[in-house]
Amino acid sequence: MERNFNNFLVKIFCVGDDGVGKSCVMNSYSSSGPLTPSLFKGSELTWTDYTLSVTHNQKPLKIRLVIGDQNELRRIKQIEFNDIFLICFSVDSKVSYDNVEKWSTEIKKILPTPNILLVGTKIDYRKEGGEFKPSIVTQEMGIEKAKEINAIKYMECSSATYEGIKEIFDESINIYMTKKLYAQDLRKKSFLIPKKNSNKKSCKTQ
Ligand SMILES: Nc1nc2c(ncn2[C@@H]2O[C@H](COP(=O)(O)OP(=O)(O)OP(=O)(O)O)[C@@H](O)[C@H]2O)c(=O)[nH]1
Repeated sequence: MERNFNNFLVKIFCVGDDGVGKSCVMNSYSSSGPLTPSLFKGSELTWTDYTLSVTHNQKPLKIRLVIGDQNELRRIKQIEFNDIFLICFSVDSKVSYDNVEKWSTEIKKILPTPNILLVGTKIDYRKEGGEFKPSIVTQEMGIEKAKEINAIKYMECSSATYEGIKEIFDESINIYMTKKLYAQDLRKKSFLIPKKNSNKKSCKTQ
């Protein structure tokens, strides 16, 4: 039977330290390209909760993008097991990298086994002058941190160049879909299994 994907709402929560580029990541994705100079400077980054329609593998879907802190997460009442959490740090900020664990702990207070993608932002900084900055967080460090916090994956991006942005959201949608469809199939199967209790009851009454 054809599934109705129009009813699917992929919720993606984006958290991380101030200034790591959360709004830019979300805006870059929702505008399908590198940010224009005005958006990039942050002057028009106004929304924190936004729903958009996308096509994924030829299926229409709705995505709700939420940017915020732990208060924002608590405000959203219906957090579900298949929602996606992007924990962002900036690759030019060791402090934001060190704070990833704090964000992971906050999320786990709300949902014990969340779907986390760890996202290293602003990777265009790495290529500045063709040289690595000494304080920069490397890809290996990102992978290591993702393992430490039990994230599904470590991914990197730049809102300045759009590099890696679409991939992060494609991956988020894939994780959501896999979990949602699996849960739906399990529910269907459970209807097909005869209940043991009902058998016992009929024996007693005979
Ligand atoms: N070079 C570079 N700078 C970026 C990138 N993304 C964001 N920035 C810069 O970082 C600043 C902060 O980005 P925001 O998206 O506002 O960061 P935020 O995490 O939403 O910040 P808060 O709203 O304070 O939580 C922006 O004004 C941009 O100038 C990027 O990919 N590359």
